[in-house]
Amino acid sequence: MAVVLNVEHLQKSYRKKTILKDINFQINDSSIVALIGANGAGKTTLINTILKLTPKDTGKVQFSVDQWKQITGVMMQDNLVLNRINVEEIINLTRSYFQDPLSYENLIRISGLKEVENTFVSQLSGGQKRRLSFALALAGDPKILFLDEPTVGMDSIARNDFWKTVASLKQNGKSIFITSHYLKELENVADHFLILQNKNIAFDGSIEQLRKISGKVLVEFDSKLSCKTFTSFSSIISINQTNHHFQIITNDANELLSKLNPFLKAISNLSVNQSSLDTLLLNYQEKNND
Ligand SMILES: Nc1ncnc2c1ncn2[C@@H]1O[C@H](COP(=O)(O)OP(=O)(O)OP(=O)(O)O)[C@@H](O)[C@H]1O
Repeated sequence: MAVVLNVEHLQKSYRKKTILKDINFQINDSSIVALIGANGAGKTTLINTILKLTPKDTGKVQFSVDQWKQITGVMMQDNLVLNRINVEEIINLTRSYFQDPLSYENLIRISGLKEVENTFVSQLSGGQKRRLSFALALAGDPKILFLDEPTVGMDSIARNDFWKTVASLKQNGKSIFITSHYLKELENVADHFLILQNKNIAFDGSIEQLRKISGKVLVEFDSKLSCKTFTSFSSIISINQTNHHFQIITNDANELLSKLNPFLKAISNLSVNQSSLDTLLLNYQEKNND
């Protein structure tokens, strides 16, 4: 795997107020990295600083090539406000900036905006503007794509198409750096998570690693075995028995399931309910709050 972006000791403040203290992380090719954190944590500021839309105080931001603008695509939270330019014109104008752009036909297909290609950008609906912003971000066939709250305002069909496109971009070796408060959507697509908290990257890893740190798993089953059979197992947080129904909360589902394995013949209706990314983030934030 090759590193496409390296960020070291990045610091950013707005008028003496420190927003980002000491940010360090890397992005590899063929990966989807999700930046998550509370409102105001500094996610947009981090993207803006990486892309030099706002100056950093100190630190290093290094892309894999010097001509970094040619390999980056950007979809920020704010949509374009342009009055006298239509969809086709803005797509082609953006394409003209790049050495090796995607074709217009490809971009209009990805955005699903063929029917409104002659409409002024200012007359598009909110969701159509988001789709157009996505097409513009892809215009240069970027190696690394920055997406800040991309699906806000999109309907469910557009969202579905959007995530499918993102997943296929990754398959083609692209890297996607994404922020979103729709954690359920991120949970399905991202393979790496960065939690921005207390002005730093407080967590950098996979969802499995996050589960180990702050996850609780509910394992339920029916059994006529005695409760004592299970109470000695390690990694159990609590155990609740109602008649022959057991509810066990653990922080290590694999460990618990391997302990249950010898008893499987005496167990039925086994289910394992992992914490959602929402819950994992909340647990993590509570534990690590300053
Ligand atoms: N141009 C600016 N001048 C001064 N302060 C700013 C500016 N932009 C952002 N801030 C402040 O920086 C902090 C981080 O804001 P930022 O928009 O980066 O957070 P965020 O994590 O993207 O939030 P959200 O999830 O709500 O989009 C906030 O306290 C915000 O008020």
